[in-house]
This record gives sequence, structure tokens and C-alpha cells, in this order.
Amino acid sequence: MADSAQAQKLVYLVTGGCGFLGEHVVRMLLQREPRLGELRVFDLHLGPWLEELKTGSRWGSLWRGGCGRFPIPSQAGIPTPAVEQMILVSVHMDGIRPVRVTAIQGDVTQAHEVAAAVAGAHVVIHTAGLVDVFGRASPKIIHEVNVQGTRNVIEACVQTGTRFLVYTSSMEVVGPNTKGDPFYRGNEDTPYEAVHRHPYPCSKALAEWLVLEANGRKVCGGLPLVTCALRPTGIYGEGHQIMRDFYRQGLRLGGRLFRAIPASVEHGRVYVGNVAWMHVLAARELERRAALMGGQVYFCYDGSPYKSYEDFNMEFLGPCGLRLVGTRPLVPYWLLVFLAALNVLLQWLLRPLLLYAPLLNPYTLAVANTTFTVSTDKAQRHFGYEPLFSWEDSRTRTILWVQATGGSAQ
Ligand SMILES: NC(=O)C1=CN([C@@H]2O[C@H](COP(=O)(O)OP(=O)(O)OC[C@H]3O[C@@H](n4cnc5c(N)ncnc54)[C@H](O)[C@@H]3O)[C@@H](O)[C@H]2O)C=CC1
Ligand SMILES: CC(C)[C@@H](O)CC[C@@H](C)[C@H]1CC[C@H]2[C@@H]3[C@H](O)CC4=CC(=O)CC[C@]4(C)[C@H]3CC[C@]12C
Repeated sequence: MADSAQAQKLVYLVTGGCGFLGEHVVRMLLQREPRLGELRVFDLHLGPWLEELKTGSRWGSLWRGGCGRFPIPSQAGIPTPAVEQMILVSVHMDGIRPVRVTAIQGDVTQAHEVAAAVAGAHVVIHTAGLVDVFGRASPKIIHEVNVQGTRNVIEACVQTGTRFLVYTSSMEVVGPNTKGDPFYRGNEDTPYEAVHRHPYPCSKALAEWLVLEANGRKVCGGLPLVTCALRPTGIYGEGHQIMRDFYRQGLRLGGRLFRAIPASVEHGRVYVGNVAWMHVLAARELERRAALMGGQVYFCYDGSPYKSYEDFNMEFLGPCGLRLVGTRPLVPYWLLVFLAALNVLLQWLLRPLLLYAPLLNPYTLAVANTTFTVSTDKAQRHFGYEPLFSWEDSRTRTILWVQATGGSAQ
């Protein structure tokens, strides 16, 4: 590495930086990346929480300097998206470090906006994506965002000379496949027929392939692009909207949820803070270990227990007063299949009037009903990853968040 961490002031760009995972990545970088000089937060929807960074109340950052609308220096006259910059003074272990946080409202499907945001960045952490398995967006839009958006990020790195790209992929790139084959405590090398039909896993698989294929391409300046892809399993933690939806559903049903999936179906889950930490560490080590990490995929994992999706959720919803009724599914599987299909019909019929997108549809039922768990240490072997948060800590933090939201819309 050219300079010591103390001297380097690097520019990081996080796409999707206001999303569930993205926000945790942003906060983790502010807390644990001593080389950070500027942090660009790029998102279609800038979150109100960015305003909190001004007070520094939650992240050891002291607010210094005004926050005004400053355009990023336009690249060759390319119009730049709305930009808000604020200067933070982050408190790191090695002392006080000034960090510029630049909030950029932009769209990854717009190549010029991506190029303007990437220009001058040392590292790009690309988490932006349309995480839709509920039929909210069309297959075309899902492809536009997840595939073309990723293509735009790659091309922006090549055109502007940014050399390091960490992509947030997904377990869904692997499975469950269309045949419902279980993936039982598998790793990155486990043979598995990754066949998909649903737009979301198809888009993630193609985007991941593009990222890995781009590894080694020469960027502006002649040096090689170094890429890797991280594959989280089901992420949980503060800000997980599906967990909040389950909590609200249970409150509506008098504090009860009804088992729909056999307890024997194991589903891999990973705490959002550990996923964020893995992103920060991979981004840091990608330069030093380019030969080993370049073009590689890594499952995201931690000490979260293997359980069914519903039983795992009850680790948090139980202490919040909910009860899961039934030791076995309360309705026969064929009835769930029928209800899932009915939901698709209703979604289609109601679409001209409103968006009806329930949790239960044929795809979510199939995924929930198929064992998919990982057991690997590849990230530890390749770049020294160890979970930052224990299972107990992850569980406590998630429970506190569920209690704090109280089923509200936050
Ligand atoms: N939530 C989960 O369980 C898992 C998520 N992932 C991946 O992690 C990444 C983040 O997912 P989540 O945080 O759960 O989703 P999220 O929906 O909370 O965050 C995605 C962010 O991307 C932004 N975005 C969407 N379209 C955009 C566009 N056209 N231009 C710019 N920004 C755009 C959204 O505004 C949002 O802030 C995604 O790539 C997803 O595929 C992978 C495995 C599991
Ligand atoms: C209604 C019941 C059948 C209920 O149990 C349905 C749960 C269902 C909403 C979830 C079960 C498995 C989840 C998916 C899994 O964690 C893998 C994922 C990876 C991603 O990249 C995005 C999210 C998701 C598809 C996740 C979505 C919610 C489930 C389907």
C-alpha cells in the first residue's frame, strides 16, 4: 500500500447508500475506515438520516462547516445530479479525522450520473439495486436497475480510472433454483444447478457475472480493475422492512403469527452489521490482495443460527410479544400454493387501481420452503474477515430496533 493509513485520504463511493444495507455500510465506513477522506453517498432516494450526520450525535462525528448544495466538479461538461456536501469530523482510534460526506441524488440507470459520481473515487461499493420478489416492479425495470445499473458502474470505473469495485450480489445468484433443490450448508465451491426464472435472481446473476468478468480490464491510466462480489444470505437487522412487516402483521392478528413453513427448512440469515463490515474489509483489502481476491465471490456469513425463516424471525418477534402458533404448518401446502396463486391474480386485477404486493406469492413460498444455508470461511481465508457482531449482539440490536419501531412505518 502506497502510504500509511494515517496519510491516505481516499474517496469512497457507496451506491444505494441510503438503503437498508447501504446505510449500515456508510456508517461502518465512517466508524472503521481510517483512510476515508471523502464518502460519496449515491442513491435514487436520499434518506433523512443523512441529516443526522450533521449533528454527529450517533457516530462520534462532530459537525463542522456549513452544509450547502455544491455541484461535484462536472466531468467534461457532464451535468451532475443534485449534490449536498457536508464536512464531518469523524473520531477514529488514531485521532480526529476530517471526512467530507457528499450526498448525491442519482440514478444508476443513467450512465452520465454514475460517471460523475464515480470520477475520482478510489473504491466503489455498489449496493444499489431493486430488491423485488413481490411483483412491485416490472421485469424490465428490475433488469434496468440491477443489470444495466451495474454495467454503468463498471464502465464508469473503466472510463474514470477507479480501480476497486465491491459488488453486493446475493445468495439468490445460486439458489434456491427452479427445481427447489436444497443447498445445505454449502460454500462457494459447492456444485449446485443455479437455474432461475424469476427476474430478481436472474438480474443478480447477470450483474454478478458482469462484475467478475470485468476483473482485470484496464481502466483509464492503464492499471487493471479489481472486482469482487459478496453474496449475503437473508439479511436481518435494524432497518429490515420485511421484519417490520411481520411484526405489524402479528400485532394486527392479536400478537400471533401462524406457521406456514416446516421448522425443518433451514434458511441462511446474516446480520446487516456483519454484512456491512465484510464490505468495508473487502474494499480495504482488495488493493493489497488483488491477485487473490480479484474476480472472486464470497458468501456473507456470521454466527447467526440455522433456522427456518419464521423461527428465525421469532428470535426477535418473540421478545417483542408475538407468538408463532403451531409446531407444524397450520395449513396444507396445497392451500398455500393456491393462496399464493390467488395473490398473483389479485395483483394483476388490482394493478390499474393500486399496488397489491403481499409477502406470499409462488416465488416467495418456494424460496421460504427450500433449505438454503451456507457454511464457509472463504472470506476469512482470503481477507481476514471475522464477524464484528456476535449472534447475541446482533439479536439484541435487532430486538431493540423492532421494539423502537413498534410496528411503525419507520
Ligand atoms: N435484503 C436482503 O436480504 C439481501 C439484499 N441483497 C442485496 O443487497 C443490496 C441492498 O439491498 P437492500 O439494502 O436490502 O435493499 P434496499 O431496497 O433497502 O436498498 C437498495 C437501495 O438502492 C437504491 N436504488 C434502487 N434503485 C436505484 C437506482 N436506479 N439508482 C440509484 N439507487 C437506487 C434504493 O433507493 C435503496 O436505497 C441489493 O443489491 C440486494 O440485491 C443481497 C442479499 C440479501
Ligand atoms: C408468506 C410466508 C410463506 C413467509 O414465510 C414468506 C417469507 C418470504 C417473504 C421470505 C422467505 C425467504 C426470503 C428471501 C431470502 O432471504 C433470500 C433473499 C435474498 C435477496 O437478495 C433479497 C431478499 C430475498 C429474496 C428474501 C425475500 C423475502 C423471502 C422470500
